[in-house]
Amino acid sequence: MASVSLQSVSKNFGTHAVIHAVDLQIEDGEFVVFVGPSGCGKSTLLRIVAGLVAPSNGVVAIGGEDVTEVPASRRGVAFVFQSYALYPHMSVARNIGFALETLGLAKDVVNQKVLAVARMLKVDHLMDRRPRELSGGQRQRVAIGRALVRQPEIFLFDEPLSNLDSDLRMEMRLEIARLHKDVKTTMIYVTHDQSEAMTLADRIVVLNQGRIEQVGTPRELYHAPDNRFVAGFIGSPRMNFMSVSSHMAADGPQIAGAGHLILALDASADETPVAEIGIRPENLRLVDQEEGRIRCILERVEDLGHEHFGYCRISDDTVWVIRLPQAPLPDRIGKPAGLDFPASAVFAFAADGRRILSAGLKDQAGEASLP
Ligand SMILES: Nc1ncnc2c1ncn2[C@@H]1O[C@H](COP(=O)(O)OP(=O)(O)OP(=O)(O)O)[C@@H](O)[C@H]1O
Repeated sequence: MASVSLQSVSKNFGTHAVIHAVDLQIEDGEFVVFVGPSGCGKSTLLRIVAGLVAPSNGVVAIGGEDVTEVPASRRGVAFVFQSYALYPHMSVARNIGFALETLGLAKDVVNQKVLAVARMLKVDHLMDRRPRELSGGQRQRVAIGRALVRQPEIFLFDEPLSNLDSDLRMEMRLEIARLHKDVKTTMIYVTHDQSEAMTLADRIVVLNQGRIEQVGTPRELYHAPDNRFVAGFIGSPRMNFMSVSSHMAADGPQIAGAGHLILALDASADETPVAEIGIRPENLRLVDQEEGRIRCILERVEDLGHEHFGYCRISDDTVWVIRLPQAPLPDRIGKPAGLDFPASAVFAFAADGRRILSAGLKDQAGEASLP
């Protein structure tokens, strides 16, 4: 096992800067997930840790040792890719054991190690099959087995489940979580799927355009995002946003937005103007129009069996999603409705996207706009 440290790591491809001075410390045995939208640099950063891509600047250290110039084969890392890249003409057993064979280990030692890994990953009944005779999930297990058998110090996964259907993804996600619990090896895992990140990670690194937006536990990122980007990226369905304007009313400062929204602010709050607010779908309540803080039209309801999502049109360009405890009566669809929420559920953002921690939202906005 080993820690990983990136110090001021940058990468340019020609004139295209892809990673900008990233600093990151990953502890021994941690499961860290890199998430972010397509093209944000997740794979490049992972490949820099692996030694498959050389950084343009900065230092990569593994186990406290500077490995920036050390080739991939001598870094003690094992890589599992999205495409399994198994050897098509070799059996499962040989695919798993091949790296050990090339190291010149005795045949019975190789067999023993391969069997132990195959048992762990539940592919020991498939040892004589060729990759083409396996399902997607079985192939992915063999690919993980091939990495695991080398007893790496660090496991690197690049979107390992993205070729699998959703049931299998869920199953393999559990297997990978179990594997980490069993072997306790440091793992770095790349995905663009925030729910995969939330369920697997000890800590998540949210990347955007080659920069780290925030590093934290899944709970921290969900409940205390540093900025609008992280607030919008973590959580499914995503947070609802609305642009607002600030003004001074007779009884103190207020912010106002679409759907007749008015929220009172504490006069002693942070002076940074609130440019946008965000509320998660589960913190909204569908009420009669006159009882709501926001007026809307309930346009559509999605029935997923165990839960329902309502789509509430607040203005021409603002539709908010609400999680409903039960399906609303069909005659409410297409009709005016209201949305209510506690002020404590509102995230406030400045014009530059930074979250304003003490925006001073008050629960009562004034008698005129609230019951
Ligand atoms: N070898 C390369 N040469 C030039 N540009 C590259 C190279 N590899 C990656 N890039 C560019 O670097 C940026 C980051 O790519 P990277 O693959 O790291 O993103 P990602 O976040 O993993 O994306 P995805 O989720 O789509 O895989 C992209 O704009 C990509 O086009």
